Amino acid sequence: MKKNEVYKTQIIDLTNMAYGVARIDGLVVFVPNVLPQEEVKIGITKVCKKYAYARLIKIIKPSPDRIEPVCPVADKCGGCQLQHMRYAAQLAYKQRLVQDLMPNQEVRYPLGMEDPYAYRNKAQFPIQIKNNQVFMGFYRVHSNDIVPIQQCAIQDPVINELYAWFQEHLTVSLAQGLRHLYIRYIQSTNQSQIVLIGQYKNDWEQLVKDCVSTFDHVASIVFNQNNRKDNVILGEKYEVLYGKPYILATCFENKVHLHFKSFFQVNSVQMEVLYKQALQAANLDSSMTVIDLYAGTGTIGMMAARYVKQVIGVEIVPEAVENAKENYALNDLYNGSYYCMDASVFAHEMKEKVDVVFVDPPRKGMSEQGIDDIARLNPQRVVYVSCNPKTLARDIKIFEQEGYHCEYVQPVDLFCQTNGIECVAKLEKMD
Ligand SMILES: C[S@@+](CC[C@H](N)C(=O)[O-])C[C@H]1O[C@@H](n2cnc3c(N)ncnc32)[C@H](O)[C@@H]1O
Repeated sequence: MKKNEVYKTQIIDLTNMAYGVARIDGLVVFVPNVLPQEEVKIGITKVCKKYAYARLIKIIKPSPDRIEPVCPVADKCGGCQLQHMRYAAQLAYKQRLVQDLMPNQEVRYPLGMEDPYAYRNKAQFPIQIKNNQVFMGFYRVHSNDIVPIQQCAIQDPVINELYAWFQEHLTVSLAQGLRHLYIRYIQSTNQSQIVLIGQYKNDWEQLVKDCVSTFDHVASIVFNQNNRKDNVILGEKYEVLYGKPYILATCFENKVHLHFKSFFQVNSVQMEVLYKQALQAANLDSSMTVIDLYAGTGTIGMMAARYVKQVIGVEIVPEAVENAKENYALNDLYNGSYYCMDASVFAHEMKEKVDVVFVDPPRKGMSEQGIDDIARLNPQRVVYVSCNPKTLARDIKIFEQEGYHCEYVQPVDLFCQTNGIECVAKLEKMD
């Protein structure tokens, strides 16, 4: 097999990255933008020892699950991998994806959205100046090239509106030094926040005034300085140009101060579906002490705080911890204490009796030592919220070795049109 060769073939499977799989001359070939059972014409783009990559040239026989993507650049932009797949089929694919990673667990059917578009409350648009022109959009898959977009089908329409406004108003001189435009919009409070991320502050006084007078929902505009050489989007230092460094969000009945450095689920509707599952799994009562590890702004902890004696929260980002403390007071909750530290170090040092532990780590999951330290605290139940089924599967196995039984895993689709999936796993101490 050689680069640029063309083949007619059948797609036999879909990987966890949503690449179609074909088998040609004993070699596995990965093809984006195709679906299982489709007959396709493909062109080879890269050949490795045991596998190859190809691009789709033509669909000869489409899958019954194929639909026309809503977005005209769906096959170029790296944001959505599944817009060409019927939503019901996306959910079935995600169920199988999670089940395949943990064949011995009861993986329930994913809870999906009624309208699986326009759900994202946060966008980070890269900005580049090329040939005296400003380019904004999303990165092309596996590249630093920007695909200019008019609007994004999975973003909240308000974010699309703000993005279009900045496309029009960010001139070459105003865009000098900028690396990203970060926009958050919270529908429940009708508040938006704009973060201009770049190497140095520019003369944005008029731009800020014009933006605020055009959109009454803009509650905060911030400059965030980032001179890093890597691809981490946010830098350390910031200066507030308008409003406060945080905006107001909600999670169920709780008000949430949300700093731009604090984590918040990108899908506000499905966030509540997910956390309701976490609450059900926790089976709380008023005598309990609960730990909220990887707590963010305290959203999960505050939900639990209404049912238990006390909540102890742990989070590593100082701004998020500050938010969490403010949020308890904001919601008249006085049974929560939050600490800014590494979750594993906290679990290692913790001495109090604990009944239920919520963990909601980043994609890399937990450390073996961290799980061992939680098990040593001997909670009756661990409710594991995860955005990465691969590390969840690994960590469930470690919890099982530590004497916990996984009752079920409930996937919740927070990332419609993409290959992402959130899960709640209920882990119960075995007698
Ligand atoms: C998936 S988010 C969950 C946040 C929160 N539970 C929520 O639902 O909004 C993971 C959180 O873990 C925090 N984090 C990352 N590494 C950590 C560590 N080693 N110790 C404590 N928190 C950490 C991140 O800052 C982030 O807020």
